[in-house]
Amino acid sequence: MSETSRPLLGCIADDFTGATDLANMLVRGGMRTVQSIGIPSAEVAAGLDADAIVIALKSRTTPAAEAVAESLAAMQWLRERGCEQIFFKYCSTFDSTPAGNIGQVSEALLTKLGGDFSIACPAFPENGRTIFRGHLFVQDQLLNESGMQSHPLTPMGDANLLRVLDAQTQGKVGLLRYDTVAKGSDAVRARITELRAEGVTMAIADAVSDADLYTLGEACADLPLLTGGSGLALGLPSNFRKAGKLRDIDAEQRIDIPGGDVVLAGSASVATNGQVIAWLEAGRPALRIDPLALAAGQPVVEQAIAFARDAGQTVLIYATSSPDEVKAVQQKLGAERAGAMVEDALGQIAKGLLAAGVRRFVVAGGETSGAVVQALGVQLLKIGAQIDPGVPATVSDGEQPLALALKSGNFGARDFFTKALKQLAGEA
Ligand SMILES: Nc1ncnc2c1ncn2[C@@H]1O[C@H](COP(=O)(O)OP(=O)(O)O)[C@@H](O)[C@H]1O
Ligand SMILES: O=C(O)[C@@H](O)C(=O)COP(=O)(O)O
Repeated sequence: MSETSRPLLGCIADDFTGATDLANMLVRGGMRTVQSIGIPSAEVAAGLDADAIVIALKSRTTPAAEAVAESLAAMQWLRERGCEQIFFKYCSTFDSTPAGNIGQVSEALLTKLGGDFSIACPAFPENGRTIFRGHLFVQDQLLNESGMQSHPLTPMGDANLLRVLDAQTQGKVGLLRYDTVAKGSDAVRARITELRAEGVTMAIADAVSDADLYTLGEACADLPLLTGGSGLALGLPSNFRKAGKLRDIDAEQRIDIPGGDVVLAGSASVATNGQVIAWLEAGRPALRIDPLALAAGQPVVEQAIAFARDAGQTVLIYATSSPDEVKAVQQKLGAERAGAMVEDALGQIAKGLLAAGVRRFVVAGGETSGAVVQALGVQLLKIGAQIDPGVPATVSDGEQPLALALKSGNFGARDFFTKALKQLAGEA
């Protein structure tokens, strides 16, 4: 337990899978961490006792002004609660559009905190995301050749993060280069002083290894705001530990929830496509949601609920499709409308299955997870053991706990669904 009942680190995540990814990292570092769906209600807040609080927003693709307002409100709540440092978590593939929201939200948080400098570092080497000379790689490919150029909502057409961030910010964007990071935290601190003197307010930080992320975490211990992927959080628990504010305890929740289970996939990302194919190849029951049938008003939700209820075994319900199929649907319905309809349908299916006794949900996709968790009425998640890098098992708080695995579209091995189902049932 920390010496004080006040949380140390306050985090704002721009989507729900991103929030569990960050919470997972902090728990692995020994911080007792909870994830709240939106700003905690007074009732939820009263029972909170954690070293880190992650507020999950669904703001990645909302208009920038809305994302800024929601993020500022979340930060105010975290600051009132006593958090010493604020972490803005976005995607390790820097998911955003030229219209935002990473830059706008970062600048607004920084201004409100009275800060004049922060870093932006989405690197997550354990999942193949590295940054070199300001360019983001996914495994061996530049971001814009990694499959992310075809994302349904936030297609990433440029791997140069300085350029991407510059389009979303008013202040000056700089680079904290790999060779400085390699020299250690004193060199990084010295470079930050120089960057500040040059008028830079946000610097893209190179990181090609976990060691770089530990260096950055240590060097940025005194910055009021950090922004990045979950990898940047690697070094933060040890900052608090060194300051005598954190004691080593087992921060992980045990998860073993009885009841039915289901897999819901609304991600069209490369990894999820592979996981759906693996499920189908194993001959396991699955039903595909057709966005055009939804748009035509067909009873898709009811059919899916009946299919899952009558199958007598765990089913996968998915909208996951190839980039070409997604494009064809988007041309007919519009990207936003198609996305919202699929998300809403999967949320309604989750709600229907909850009523039918399902208590364990494996969900693929960040926006999809947002829709499902909101439809299930979940308010607070406790974090269990990691299933695959970036994805922990979680359990919801409340009278009727649910076990959830909220998977980022591009995370997880091919057998993720099977592995996650086992872990949520307490069998792994
Ligand atoms: N077949 C499809 N056609 C059009 N949009 C789709 C299709 N399948 C999923 N989508 C939408 O694509 C978006 C995927 O986003 P998300 O759930 O965040 O996945 P990821 O984690 O891979 O980014 C969602 O809005 C989802 O509703
Ligand atoms: O940082 C990451 O890659 C993830 O934590 C994340 O944000 C996932 O976003 P989605 O791919 O939209 O699920």
